[in-house]
Amino acid sequence: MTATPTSEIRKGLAGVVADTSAISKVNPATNSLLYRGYPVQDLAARVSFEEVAYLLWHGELPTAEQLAEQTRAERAARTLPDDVKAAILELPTACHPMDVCRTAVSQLGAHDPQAEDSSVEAELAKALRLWAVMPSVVALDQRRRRGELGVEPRDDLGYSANFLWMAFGAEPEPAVVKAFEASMVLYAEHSFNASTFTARVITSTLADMHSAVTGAIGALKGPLHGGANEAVQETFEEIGSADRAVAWLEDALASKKKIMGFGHRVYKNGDSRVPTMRSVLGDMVEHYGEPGVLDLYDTLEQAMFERKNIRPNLDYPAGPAYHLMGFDTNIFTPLFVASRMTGWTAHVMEQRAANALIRPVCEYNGPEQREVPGSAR
Ligand SMILES: CC(=O)SCCNC(=O)CCNC(=O)[C@H](O)C(C)(C)COP(=O)(O)OP(=O)(O)OC[C@H]1O[C@@H](n2cnc3c(N)ncnc32)[C@H](O)[C@@H]1OP(=O)(O)O
Ligand SMILES: O=C([O-])CC(=O)C(=O)O
Repeated sequence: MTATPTSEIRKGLAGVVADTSAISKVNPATNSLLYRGYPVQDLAARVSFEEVAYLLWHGELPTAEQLAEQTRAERAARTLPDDVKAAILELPTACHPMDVCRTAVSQLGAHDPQAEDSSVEAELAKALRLWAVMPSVVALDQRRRRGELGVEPRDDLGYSANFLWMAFGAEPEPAVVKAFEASMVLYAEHSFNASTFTARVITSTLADMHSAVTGAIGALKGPLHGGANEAVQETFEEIGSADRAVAWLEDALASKKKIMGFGHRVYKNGDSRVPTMRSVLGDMVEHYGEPGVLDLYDTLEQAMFERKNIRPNLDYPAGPAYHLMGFDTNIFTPLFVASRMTGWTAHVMEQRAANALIRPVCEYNGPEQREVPGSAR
């Protein structure tokens, strides 16, 4: 028997204001996104991902000295400890690369001498180390799956150029670095999304930063969240070309399929980041001479809008852009991890600074109290 709820149930916590945050502002009314007050599209156009990381953690863009100090620390922390590297190489290649990220972060926590130190200085240092080392995890994983040897980081390259260098073992082209860098900026932070909220829930128990990030990676893996960028690429490969998009969509909608890369819990009239990432995809299409990708992109977007009035989210342009850059599809969500590491860790610090245990209540709808069968022992 199902009891009638006596209080309002907000399934999925939709529309629930759970706390305040000064890190980013998502405004669905204006389709805008601010990081610490700065429009994300302007940050993507004018500053580096390293500057955005600093901004998210400290609240202000860095001075030249502050950036130089952070850069020095980041470049010094890019290399994986030998046993974490060895553990990655031993994981089955049948597992998803997100499992590798999750396992690596958990293991890095066990190695971190400051793991249990939650002072502001230690938390900032751990955030920086986690962010700095993620390209080594993701690139090594892609390479081992391709049967290639790992590539050591280069400390003469910025974050994005080094990431591409480690992933592909070749000097990255400036146009590709620029596109990848923009994607890192756009993916960095998005308020109380499911993975960030997971990190805050874990932090609220006063657990350590690595535990919070490990949980966040698990939450990001699902196709309703970060996993959608991979699913978009799979959709594009299944459809094949623009002339097949409308028929494919009609079939998919008739069988009640969710179309990956479309829709959003907060934005109902378009994701603030899509125009910038669509332009980045356009640059990659031109760079690699693959106009068919954009034809398919635009045709599916238009058809989805006409049939469902639903617009794309950031994962829709990001998936095919990462494909054109040469990443394997199952590495796309780990790329999101590397970027969102900045936002997650900023939220961990914000949660800890004004903590309250996150513990909602539910309306019980199971059986009423009843007797346990059998006689007393
Ligand atoms: C970076 C990111 O994490 S962005 C999100 C990435 N995720 C995806 O792209 C997965 C595909 N999208 C979705 O599943 C959803 O739009 C979500 C999970 C992102 C948001 O979901 P919610 O806010 O819970 O909206 P909900 O799922 O209730 O959708 C409302 C209506 O729109 C429909 N709808 C929403 N998104 C889609 C979609 N992608 N394809 C088809 N229908 C959709 C739903 O079926 C529902 O229709 P109904 O009212 O007739 O039942
Ligand atoms: O905000 C959300 O629910 C999902 C999202 O777009 C993100 O995390 O970037």
